[in-house]
Amino acid sequence: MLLVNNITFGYSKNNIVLNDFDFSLKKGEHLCVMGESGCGKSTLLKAIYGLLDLQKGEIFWDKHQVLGPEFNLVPGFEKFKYVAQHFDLMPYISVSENIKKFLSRFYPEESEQRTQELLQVIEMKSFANVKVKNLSGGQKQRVAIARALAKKPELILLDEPFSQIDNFKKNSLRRNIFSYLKEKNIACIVATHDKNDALSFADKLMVIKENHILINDNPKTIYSKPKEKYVAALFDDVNEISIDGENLLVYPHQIEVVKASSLEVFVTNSFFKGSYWLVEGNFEGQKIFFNHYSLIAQKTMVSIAIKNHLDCKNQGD
Ligand SMILES: Nc1ncnc2c1ncn2[C@@H]1O[C@H](COP(=O)(O)OP(=O)(O)OP(=O)(O)O)[C@@H](O)[C@H]1O
Repeated sequence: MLLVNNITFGYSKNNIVLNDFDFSLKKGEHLCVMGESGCGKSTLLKAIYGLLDLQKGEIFWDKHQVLGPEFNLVPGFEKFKYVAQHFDLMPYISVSENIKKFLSRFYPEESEQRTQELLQVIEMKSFANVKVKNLSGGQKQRVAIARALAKKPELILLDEPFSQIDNFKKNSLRRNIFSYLKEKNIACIVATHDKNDALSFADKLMVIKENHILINDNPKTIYSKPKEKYVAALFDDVNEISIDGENLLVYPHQIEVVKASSLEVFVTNSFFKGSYWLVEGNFEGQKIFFNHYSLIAQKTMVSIAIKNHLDCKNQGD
């Protein structure tokens, strides 16, 4: 079990990035960390891996304390692996040699089998003999993940793991990698901007705001009961609108066009989203977005109904 006990860290005394972070993670559990750019997601991953000297607090993996560079010649806790945003692979050797570098040379058969297994997970079997310098950014990112998994860490820390991978590949890779981690009971912490990492694959979601943990809970609960607009906006173009003096948070899919209602919207724009249109409009002087199955022409008046809205209460109580 990972125990992060009231840790505080800043790159300087006056610039605290992680303020009193306190949480735990069980073996095999997956945690997603989200929050606006610069909120401290990467810093948290680095602190957990043991790359930073904490100002306050302690980190434990079972009974072993994770210590920073002040206490270690080679920073980085041995039971963990960390894949940074700027992964450093060996460019002049092949993909499989990069993975094998982390496996024992004394058991060549086992090492080959493991390499093949990981190439399958990252869907790069056909690139096994290609030199890393000749790969695209997204392909390098996949090799970095495979390399980190080579020695079966007990916890893997992934910083924006799919940021350079196209949508088509991303979805199948995500399924492969996260189910592989579950199968091997490897705990995982992912720093991400992508709601899909959190909603479909994580057991827990942590949202960081202003150097604090704002929430740490089940992703489905957070999605349906976001504490505030900051949280809901991580998932969708959320509306914050006032109706009859009541302030509501509403996702665009929670609004529908109806034949008649007291809520009227003047349509200003529509954006094609593939399976639906995102319609922008003006509702009593407030900008509003809602989903519709077809295009609605500009300057049309439509009536809307709010199917349901987000419950912002009870979160974290
Ligand atoms: N080596 C460093 N020295 C000084 N300040 C740093 C250093 N690394 C990060 N910071 C600062 O710490 C804060 C948190 O940065 P961090 O990279 O952890 O954010 P992040 O949430 O991962 O951002 P992003 O989503 O853009 O990757 C930022 O204000 C950043 O400028």
